[in-house]
Amino acid sequence: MTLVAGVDSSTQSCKVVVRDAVTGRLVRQGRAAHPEGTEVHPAHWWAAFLRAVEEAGGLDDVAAISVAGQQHGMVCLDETGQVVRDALLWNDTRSAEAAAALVAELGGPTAWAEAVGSVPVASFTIAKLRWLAEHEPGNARRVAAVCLPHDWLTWRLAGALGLPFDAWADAPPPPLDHLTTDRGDASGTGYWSPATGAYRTDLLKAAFGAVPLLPRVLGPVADAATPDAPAGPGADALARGASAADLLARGTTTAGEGSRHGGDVGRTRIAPGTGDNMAAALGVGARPGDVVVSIGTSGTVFAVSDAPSADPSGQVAGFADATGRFLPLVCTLNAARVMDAAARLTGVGLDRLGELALQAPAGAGGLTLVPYLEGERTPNQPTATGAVHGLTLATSTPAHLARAAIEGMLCGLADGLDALGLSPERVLLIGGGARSEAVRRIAPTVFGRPVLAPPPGEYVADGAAYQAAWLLDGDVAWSAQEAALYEADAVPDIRHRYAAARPHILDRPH
Ligand SMILES: Nc1ncnc2c1ncn2[C@@H]1O[C@H](COP(=O)(O)OP(=O)(O)O)[C@@H](O)[C@H]1O
Ligand SMILES: O=C(CO)[C@@H](O)[C@H](O)COP(=O)(O)O
Repeated sequence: MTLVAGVDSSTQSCKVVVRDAVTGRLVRQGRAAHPEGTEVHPAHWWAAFLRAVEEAGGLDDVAAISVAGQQHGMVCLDETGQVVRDALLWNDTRSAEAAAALVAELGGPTAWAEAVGSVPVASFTIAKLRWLAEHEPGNARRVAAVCLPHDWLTWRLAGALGLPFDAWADAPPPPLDHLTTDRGDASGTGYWSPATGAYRTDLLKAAFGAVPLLPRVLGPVADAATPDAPAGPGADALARGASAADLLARGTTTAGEGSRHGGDVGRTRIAPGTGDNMAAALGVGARPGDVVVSIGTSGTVFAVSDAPSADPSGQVAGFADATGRFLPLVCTLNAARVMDAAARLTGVGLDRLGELALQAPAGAGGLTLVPYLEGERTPNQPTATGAVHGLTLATSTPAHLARAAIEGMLCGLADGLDALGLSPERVLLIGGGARSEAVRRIAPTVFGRPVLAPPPGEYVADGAAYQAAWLLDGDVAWSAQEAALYEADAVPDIRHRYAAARPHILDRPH
């Protein structure tokens, strides 16, 4: 049996799955927590990755691996490959003013949407680099290379793979020019254009005052450890004229024992990896006509598209995907952790929170929670706080609060669905928050349409594992998991009251 591994280095934890390259069957898995906070030293990701790999039984028998990671995080390296400062994560909002300044300097949001498909907000790497240049000029001067979380982990992995596992923790960093990335993650920087497939170093220079070394952007089936070498069957199929997206859509399985291409037996190959949302699209088998709603630390709503997008309103980020297509995406800062907060407020665990929510009536008797607990990205209100409206004696119960928290969080995502402007054939619900039965049952009342919930799983890590299998064989296809259908009557009043409550929030105290 040929095995592949997929990694999800996301905000709260690192997850590793090991799957059968041919059938996709889950063989082993592991997980390790990341530290709290919106700035994290990348060494913590490496340590969590090593713990998760150990829990997953190691990589000795794995033929290929791929790393997906939280998007946008700014990882700055000096000329020796050492990290210059803690990485600023996608949900760190200190760069909000820098983002607004960049938008104004280029002539407004339309110019950005046309240049790179997205209008930068605090999350985007380019805004973080501007913040660094302005607030930490000493650190900025030391920056020799800039990359993203998945780029950094892939690079460290490529440097460690030849060593015994117990030497990985201290494996020296490879040369900077070995850094690689992919279209999907590059599209979240604000200095790479999904439409042209090229870096916009002019925008980076204008934002940061310099152009550090940037990772090489690999195609969907390259080997990140040897990007110049022929990439094997996946790439061969591409060379025969199939687009990467065609290969995935075709879905024929011809991989098998011995299908690893000649000369590579014994060496673990490294697929390009991608951003976590791009990997989730692969892992859940999203196809045109689908909208995926992911309830993780972030809330994301995205679709696979054949054409690049450019939304000057800034709500929809015009990302690239991991196959050669595009991934228009709306992201909120407040998703699963709204339920974590509601569980703390009501003094119960997450399972009990869900039970409470289902005891309250749809609409929570008019109790409406605006969930901007970390500020918000869509809408762009980085200094906002959350609010609860509609308190009466009758709605002052844990059950009403539990329901209002879930409904408020889902209203933010419903606004994202509207912003995408699609009439989806299927809405797929994934992410840690979708493990909640209450979320799955309440979602159709808020979205006004049925939702499909694939079995709880690690779809980001699965998508990365799929990429790894694809590197070994261009025609790999894993059968999609049966999804459960959740239907309920729409309750439009939930969104009406939410829309009325949304503007009535306070800013964070200084
Ligand atoms: N049964 C559940 N009900 C509600 N929330 C859950 C449940 N299980 C996990 N979560 C939440 O999911 C979140 C983690 O989701 P995940 O998709 O792994 O996040 P990320 O990938 O951003 O690290 C946590 O905030 C956790 O509390
Ligand atoms: O910033 C975005 C998308 O643009 C986030 O979706 C991050 O990619 C973090 O993802 P999770 O850790 O919540 O999965």
